[in-house]
Amino acid sequence: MKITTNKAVTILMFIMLIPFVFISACAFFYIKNITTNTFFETMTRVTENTAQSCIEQQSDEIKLVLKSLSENLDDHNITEFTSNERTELHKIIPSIINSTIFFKGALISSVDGHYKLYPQSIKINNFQPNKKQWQPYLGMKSETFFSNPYIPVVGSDIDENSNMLITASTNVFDAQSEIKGSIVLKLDLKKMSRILQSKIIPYGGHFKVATRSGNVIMHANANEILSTKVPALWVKNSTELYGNFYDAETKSIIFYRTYNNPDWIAFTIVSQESYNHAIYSSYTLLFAVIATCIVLYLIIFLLHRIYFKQLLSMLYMNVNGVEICDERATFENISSSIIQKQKKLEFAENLSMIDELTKLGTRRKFNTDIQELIENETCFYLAMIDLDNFKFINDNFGHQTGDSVLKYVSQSGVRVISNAGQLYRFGGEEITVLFTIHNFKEVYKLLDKWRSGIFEKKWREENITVSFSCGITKWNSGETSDQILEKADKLLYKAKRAGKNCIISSGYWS
Ligand SMILES: Nc1nc2c(ncn2[C@@H]2O[C@H](COP(=O)(O)OP(=O)(O)OP(=O)(O)O)[C@@H](O)[C@H]2O)c(=O)[nH]1
Repeated sequence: MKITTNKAVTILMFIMLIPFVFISACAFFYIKNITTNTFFETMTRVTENTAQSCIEQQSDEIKLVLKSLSENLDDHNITEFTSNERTELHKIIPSIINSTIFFKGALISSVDGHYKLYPQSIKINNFQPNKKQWQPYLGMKSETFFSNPYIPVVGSDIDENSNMLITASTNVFDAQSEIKGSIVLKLDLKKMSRILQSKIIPYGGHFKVATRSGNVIMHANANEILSTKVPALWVKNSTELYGNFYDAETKSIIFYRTYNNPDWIAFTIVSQESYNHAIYSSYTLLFAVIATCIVLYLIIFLLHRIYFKQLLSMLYMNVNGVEICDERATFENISSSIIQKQKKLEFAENLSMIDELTKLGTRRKFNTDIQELIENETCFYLAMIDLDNFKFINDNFGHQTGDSVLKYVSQSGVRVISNAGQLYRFGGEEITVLFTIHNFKEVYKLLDKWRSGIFEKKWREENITVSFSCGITKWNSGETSDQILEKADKLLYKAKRAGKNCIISSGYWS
């Protein structure tokens, strides 16, 4: 596949985009989770707190009033009060009704059916308070009974705005725990609901209290009290102490808190729309951050593209020495250029290391190898060979024959010496051999085999005699390459002086 700079940068940028997308997705789900949890935790807490101040605290105070009243009354007091005699109760009852926000009327009755209302109302014939469903149960002692909303008998209700009312009542017992009468207090639900007017419900929610029959009995809006009902499903779903559920009909999330005595349920209602708004508004910041990141990312992308192209162009220029044109700006082109350059380099290196005519190592190669042996302190022998009377051969048989002789002598040396040493064309008709074997006799034997082979060879040209002279020396630790070369050269000179076609060494036979 042909990879252009554009493609490469785009692929790179897409790879860089993966962690960004991953982090964004994680942040999205994390925020969603946190916001949802916060919403449900907050609304559960708000419902609990509001219900506590609205139902729990107020009903506790109502129970306390009824308890203290019932404990301080006996059948004598009730009889006196219901028969219109002036007693302490005539002061206590109005004082309770007028000084608390909970009550708007009272009914004190005896077991024999006598009763008295406060405020005073028209007496109804055959009205028997002890037969009413809102009366306390017989036998209940020190217990407060909260009635269901009911429509009172005409004339016994002092509330002009509502037809329904709720009472809190308790029985009065004598010292022998015998029931003697009852105290029934009419609750002023509108005043009891005033506490809700100062409550701010988060997420645009609203709060109401309903009885098990569904009648709304407390609400910030007084018009809703005892005139509206909550859906029956809400009451049915409120099975635990507290919880929440979704009401598909009203498209609302309902949080509830239930109570036993009074058997009332507090509801906080948040519309689906408000919930969605709360959840999605928290994404606004996230989307803003993501949008900013994308813009920054695109800028970086463009800058990278330019920078990457320049980098590639510079690379191409360095490799090829020419400016890159757009269609050649591919990794493939640069890669093939580098491969070609590498091949050329290898070829040039070979040229500088291998002699073209003799295929022996060059003098450069010799210098490198001998230096390496010296640096590594590797013991070695150096043989310096010079063809005898080579000028004569050149002059009498021609330069080409001279070349062939030189070539043959070199190749013959490679064959004979084989792995025992490395041969180099030192210059002109001079050859050097570096022996890495440490047995001098072996070194000498090989060189002499080579020398005699050359000398005994029958050449195509008549009367041609080829031989070489050789000087062998051993490297001693600490010697430089020049020093050992000088030693070898002297021995070679000796061999020439000794009549040529011979090998002279420094005497390593022992
Ligand atoms: N054909 C050919 N001749 C070369 C080459 N390199 C050097 N020569 C010749 O080798 C000859 C060396 O001659 P001299 O240095 O006088 O030595 P010689 O004739 O071998 O005499 P001695 O060394 O004393 O035996 C010169 O004529 C060079 O031109 C080469 O590559 N090819």
